[in-house]
Amino acid sequence: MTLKKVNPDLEKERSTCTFNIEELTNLLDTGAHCTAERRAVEDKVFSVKELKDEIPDEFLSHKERYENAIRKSVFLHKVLQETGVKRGVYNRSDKSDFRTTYYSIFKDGSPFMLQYSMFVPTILGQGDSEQVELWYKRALNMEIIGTYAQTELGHGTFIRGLETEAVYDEKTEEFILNSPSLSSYKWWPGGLGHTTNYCIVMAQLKIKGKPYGMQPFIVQIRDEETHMPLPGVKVGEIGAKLAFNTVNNGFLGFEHVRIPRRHMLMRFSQVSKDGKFTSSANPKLAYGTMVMVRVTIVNSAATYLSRAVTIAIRYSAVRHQSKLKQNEPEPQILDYVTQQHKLFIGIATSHAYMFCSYWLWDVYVMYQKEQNVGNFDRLPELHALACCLKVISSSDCTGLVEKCRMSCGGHGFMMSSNLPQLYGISTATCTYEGENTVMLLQTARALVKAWELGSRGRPFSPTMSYFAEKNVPSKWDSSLEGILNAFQKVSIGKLSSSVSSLQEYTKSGLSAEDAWNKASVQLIGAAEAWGRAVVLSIYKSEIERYGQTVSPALKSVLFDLVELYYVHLTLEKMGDLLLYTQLSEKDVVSLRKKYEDLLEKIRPNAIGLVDAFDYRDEVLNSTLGSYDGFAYERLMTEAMKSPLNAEPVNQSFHKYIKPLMKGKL
Ligand SMILES: CCCCCCCCCCCCCCCCCCCCCC(=O)SCCNC(=O)CCNC(=O)[C@H](O)C(C)(C)COP(=O)(O)OP(=O)(O)OC[C@H]1O[C@@H](n2cnc3c(N)ncnc32)[C@H](O)[C@@H]1OP(=O)(O)O
Ligand SMILES: Cc1cc2nc3c(=O)[nH]c(=O)nc-3n(C[C@H](O)[C@H](O)[C@H](O)COP(=O)(O)OP(=O)(O)OC[C@H]3O[C@@H](n4cnc5c(N)ncnc54)[C@H](O)[C@@H]3O)c2cc1C
Repeated sequence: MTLKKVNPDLEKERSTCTFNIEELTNLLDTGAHCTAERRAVEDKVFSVKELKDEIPDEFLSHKERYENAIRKSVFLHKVLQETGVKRGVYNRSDKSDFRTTYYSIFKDGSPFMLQYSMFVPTILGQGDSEQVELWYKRALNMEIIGTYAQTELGHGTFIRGLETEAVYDEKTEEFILNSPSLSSYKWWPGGLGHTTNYCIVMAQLKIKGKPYGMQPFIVQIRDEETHMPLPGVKVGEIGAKLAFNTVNNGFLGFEHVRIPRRHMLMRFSQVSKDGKFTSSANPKLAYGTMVMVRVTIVNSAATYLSRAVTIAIRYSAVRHQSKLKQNEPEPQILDYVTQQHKLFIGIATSHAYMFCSYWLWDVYVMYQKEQNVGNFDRLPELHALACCLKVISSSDCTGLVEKCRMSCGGHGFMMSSNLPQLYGISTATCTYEGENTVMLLQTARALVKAWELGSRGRPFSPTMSYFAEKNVPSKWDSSLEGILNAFQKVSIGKLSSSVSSLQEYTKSGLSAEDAWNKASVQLIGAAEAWGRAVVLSIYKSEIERYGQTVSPALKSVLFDLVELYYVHLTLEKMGDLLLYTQLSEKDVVSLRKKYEDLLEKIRPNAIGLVDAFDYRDEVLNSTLGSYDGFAYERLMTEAMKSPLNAEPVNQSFHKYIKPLMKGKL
């Protein structure tokens, strides 16, 4: 099929763009040099023919898909090594790293995923210098392939309830790892099934019968030559899932497996040869890798959404359906304001979380430096921020990815649109690395504590400083500052009301735990409200900061999106605002008008805005979202790849249908 250069609809859309697309791309990449680096990596990766799929993954069997994913992981590793891309370590400029290319090579994830995202970071974060020296290089060179094995069949959320034991035997200076029950089997770790030969095992340390809490151990599970499971190791894959089907998530059990003493990662806590335990300065430091991954999820969530919204908006510009005006041709579906309402918030939300993710990473790095010199004062705030932003970014972005999928009508249901797969990998972020409700309750715990300490005169940490403000009623103000202030009032109102309920429940005789459980719906509301106030504040302040350096045309578009985000959230959360602020019906009417005006204002820039995410066709992997806009041609080309289309009549006709038709079954 020969394709014309670009669909005229998209050509027209691109001509209406009011800003410099490359300038926005550079901003989103955190610098022109990052854009250049990212493109260089993409050029290299997409020129490797071994990384291309001849048959779409969805037409392969489970086993074939795994084998294909392993083959590609190995080639990708080689290419990335040649390009010098850093893996396992994140920093702000690594935003432009290979994660976008990664998800185009593996629509459903790689079995090596946990090697880079958790195994290596745990060695770096939890190992002492000697252990880092020993394991880091081996892992980076893929001499050993590992994962992070924490979750068990019986417990994922409640880490203190994990059952896998590591009992110290001082005679041999070894730990004995044991899985005492079926529920103690590790369950879920990525790559564990048939890929990894080592793993970080989170297990309950016991010395002379005394428990010392959960600690990280590096454990060899397969022979480095034969890849056979080592004696006493029971390992396999957990089976098919909603997504992540090529990640090879596995199960793992131990029958009294011995490992050397120095295989406990000992940066924070140590066990001496004679079995003396030295505790870390803060026992929660053993949870450090999870905090890091939660921080990075904010960026991942924004990235999934930006890909989905690029596909949906491009498709909406080339799809024509129904009639707006009787005597005119069918309009682009993007001209329907309801379609703009579904999609433009996706662009703004993606910006909001992307800019917040850069800010959060800087906060993480800063607090990490403080912890390195023994200052843990800001750990509670970091933990609360990581939990809460992980939750609201993953839930908002996943909801909007699904909205993008549905906004494409029937074609959004096609695997070749890549929207179902994007939904699958996005919704996983709501569960892994701390289930979202549980993470909100952790946030609430920190907020309630801060509130109570604050009421006794202790200063609030920076992101909670507005708790100190008096909650006096003031006239509604629809400016950005006014809306931010209103959301802070909602946050204060919800938190103070939750604390009052907790106090009332305990006064009425409930234990602290029962009072907490009874008020927990309110508490997660208070946690979410704090997260909203943080995101609104950071998104606005980051754009104000960047606004000073970008061109006036780009600044104006960036602020259109900030306004859209603010007004959209105000209308969404109207109930809360009516309860805790002076918002009136008149204000709502004018905000609705403002929202409609903003959709109209953004409309000519819609394609420019998604083009600025700069996703190549190979990255989007979508029949609906390609740069040239030839969605129907691509849908047909992909349909022809179905193995069923290789022959005009399938054998099942002769075997079953024909006998049925002839009454000879
Ligand atoms: C080469 C080609 C290939 C290239 C490949 C390239 C690949 C790379 C590219 C791919 C791109 C994708 C990248 C991402 C991928 C990610 C994939 C990840 C997959 C998913 C991994 C996982 O899924 S892995 C398991 C995570 N599993 C959890 O997430 C359990 C949650 N469960 C808890 O986390 C605890 O169970 C829970 C609830 C806190 C209670 O813990 P608990 O009972 O011990 O504690 P309590 O509640 O009693 O709290 C007691 C006090 O501790 C405080 N506190 C608690 N935690 C704290 C903390 N962390 N830091 C500080 N303080 C903390 C708290 O605030 C209290 O403070 P206070 O006393 O002052 O109030
Ligand atoms: C795709 C994917 C990849 C994963 N990869 C890994 C990996 O590589 N390594 C690893 O170790 N793990 C991994 N996991 C496991 C993951 O971390 C856990 O599934 C997650 O932490 C949730 O724990 P759970 O499954 O025990 O859920 P549960 O805690 O059983 O949650 C079930 C329900 O109970 C509720 N609930 C539980 N506790 C509370 C509470 N205290 N208060 C109120 N409600 C509560 C939850 O809100 C939820 O509604 C992965 C999971 C997925 C889906």
